[in-house]
Amino acid sequence: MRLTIRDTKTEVGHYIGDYIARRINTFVATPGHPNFVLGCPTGSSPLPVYARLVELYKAGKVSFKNVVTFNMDEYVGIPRDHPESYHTFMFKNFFSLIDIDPKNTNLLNGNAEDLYHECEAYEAKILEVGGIDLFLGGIGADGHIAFNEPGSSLKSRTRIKTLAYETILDNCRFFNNDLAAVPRMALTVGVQTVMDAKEVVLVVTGQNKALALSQMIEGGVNHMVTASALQSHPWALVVCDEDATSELRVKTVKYFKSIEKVQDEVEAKYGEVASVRLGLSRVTAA
Ligand SMILES: N[C@@H]1[C@@H](O)[C@H](O)[C@@H](COP(=O)(O)O)O[C@@H]1O
Repeated sequence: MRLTIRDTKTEVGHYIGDYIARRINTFVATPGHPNFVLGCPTGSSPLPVYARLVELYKAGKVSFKNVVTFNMDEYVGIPRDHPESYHTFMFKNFFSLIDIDPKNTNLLNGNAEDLYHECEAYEAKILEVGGIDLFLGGIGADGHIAFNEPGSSLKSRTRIKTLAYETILDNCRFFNNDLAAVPRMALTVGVQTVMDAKEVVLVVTGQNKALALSQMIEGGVNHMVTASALQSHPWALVVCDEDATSELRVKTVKYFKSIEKVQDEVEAKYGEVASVRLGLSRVTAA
């Protein structure tokens, strides 16, 4: 796992937005995998990433015509056009602002008649398009990834999940601080669904994520902090802001900053391809 630290949320958004655009632009299509497949999160943390991608699209630096998306999760039981549904979030903040074909956007339907079938069909569809190339994710204050609350199996797949009380409290801010209005259940991809992606990029910003970040990076792989599963992913990158580092050991921060410095030197000397071969996954800005 790599950790990249930037000063502000905006800089984190720029870094990841450039990174994703670069991946889309260098994607090589094959018959069984014709489109770049992007996993998408919701929440406030990815907003600067989406804003950067929209900016790059408007500047003609990236197109989403050959991109297929799969969202991480969706609430159960609120209408699709509810202002706080993840469907509304994605169209408002991203899909309606870029050139993606709406048919290429996949979101779980939290109002499906058969929720079990909905989850199974979602997994099947991911396989059908050749798997997820890059899963962008956020993290909950309790260390969850998607809606994989503490105690979720690290081998879990897309399924129905009851939300933890901490998450309901956290998400209350989006529902006029009305606790009763926050859905209690969601459909979510599993930890293993995220782990199956070729590459995972996690956006972690704000002091309220500091404890979760230190647990996922400095603690062991643990089902109580489901994002820690990424420690065993072959290609995972966490990008955080300075605020989110406040619970990390100084030594940890210095270590990851030093790796980035060495990588800059390697890239300057041998170019990006050599740096990737050496296992340094970062790519330069789009
Ligand atoms: N299901 C989502 C997660 O995918 C997201 O990572 C988390 C953090 O949201 P925020 O970025 O707003 O803190 O919120 C929800 O729980």
